[in-house]
Amino acid sequence: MSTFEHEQVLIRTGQRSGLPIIVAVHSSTLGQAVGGCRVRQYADWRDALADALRLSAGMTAKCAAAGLDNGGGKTVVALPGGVTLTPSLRRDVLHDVADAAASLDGRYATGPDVGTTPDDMTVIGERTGHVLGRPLGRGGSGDSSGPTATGALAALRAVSGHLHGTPDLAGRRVAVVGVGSVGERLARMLTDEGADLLLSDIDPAKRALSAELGAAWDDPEQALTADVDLLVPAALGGVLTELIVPRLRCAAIAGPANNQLATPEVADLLHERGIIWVPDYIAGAGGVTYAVTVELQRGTADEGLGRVQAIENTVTDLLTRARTTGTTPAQAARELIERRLRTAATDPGRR
Ligand SMILES: NC(=O)c1ccc[n+]([C@@H]2O[C@H](COP(=O)([O-])OP(=O)(O)OC[C@H]3O[C@@H](n4cnc5c(N)ncnc54)[C@H](O)[C@@H]3O)[C@@H](O)[C@H]2O)c1
Repeated sequence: MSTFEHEQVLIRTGQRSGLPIIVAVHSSTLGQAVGGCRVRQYADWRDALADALRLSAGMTAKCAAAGLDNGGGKTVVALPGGVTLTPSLRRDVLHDVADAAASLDGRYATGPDVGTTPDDMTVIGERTGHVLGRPLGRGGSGDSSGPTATGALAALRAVSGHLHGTPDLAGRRVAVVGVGSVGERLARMLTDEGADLLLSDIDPAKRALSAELGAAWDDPEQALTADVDLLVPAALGGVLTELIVPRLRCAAIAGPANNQLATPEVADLLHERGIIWVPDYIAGAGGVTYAVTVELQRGTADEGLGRVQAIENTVTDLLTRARTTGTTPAQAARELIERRLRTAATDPGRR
């Protein structure tokens, strides 16, 4: 039997919406658990529960590795097939989520995720203060994709420093796969840095961006296996599979897409091929780092940005540790996370 490692899981039928509302608090060892609210269709509510368990554990890792004094949580609302969210049902769902978060007495704060927006967080904020990611001017820090892109750029600079002795990205060949909210911002930043860019997306309309930035364009399959210095997954998860690893021609991979590895073993396969993989929960931590610093810790925008840029130091330390101990960056990250959690559990004053 596998071990139940979550602190608390709340499952209830929403009083207004009648829909399954699931809030998983994986860990509050480092502080208040944070993690977004996902609203999407599931074939079975138990699949939504599995998602909440997995994603909340991922948030614990993300916060711990980013040096935040926060734990991991997640809300998932399981929409049955055929149910569409009318504006009034959406409002009911959001108020049900707010009440579920409020019932945890500050142990957990929610935020935007797949299927929810910063405006939805304003609606949740009508019933609880335990919410992050409201729009600017409405008590929140606004769209997280800018800070997420800044954090991913910091990770790429660290990789460049590790490989070439300088974080300067001018002239480095970089493939960005997925140019949505985060990928587009990152592509613009990389252009400003003077990188030699290849862009890709399943949406052909995004090709206009490559023309605007003077970047090359290819379909996602080709871009993933392009001969580049840095590969940046910025679309969906699961792109790094056992089948694709032998075909990769990049020196390193670092990007914001969540859950890039199809299986954990892919990290070892990449290591065997000499390809550096920066764990996604570190390269993609800019958004949560900024929101927590500005909204929960009441820091200034500059302080938030400074902490996001510090992802460069985190990745540099991680790659150095991995190199000196002969392990993978993923293993080095796991050890860093376990050390932080152990220290906080035994000596809460030394988080
Ligand atoms: N938005 C944030 O602040 C944030 C924070 C942390 C992590 N992330 C992660 O970063 C990734 C991108 O987030 P986003 O907010 O930019 O999403 P988005 O939906 O705005 O953009 C995703 C882009 O990827 C494209 N795409 C989808 N499937 C593709 C495929 N197979 N190949 C190539 N392109 C494909 C889409 O057409 C779209 O342009 C996601 O994995 C997300 O979970 C986002």
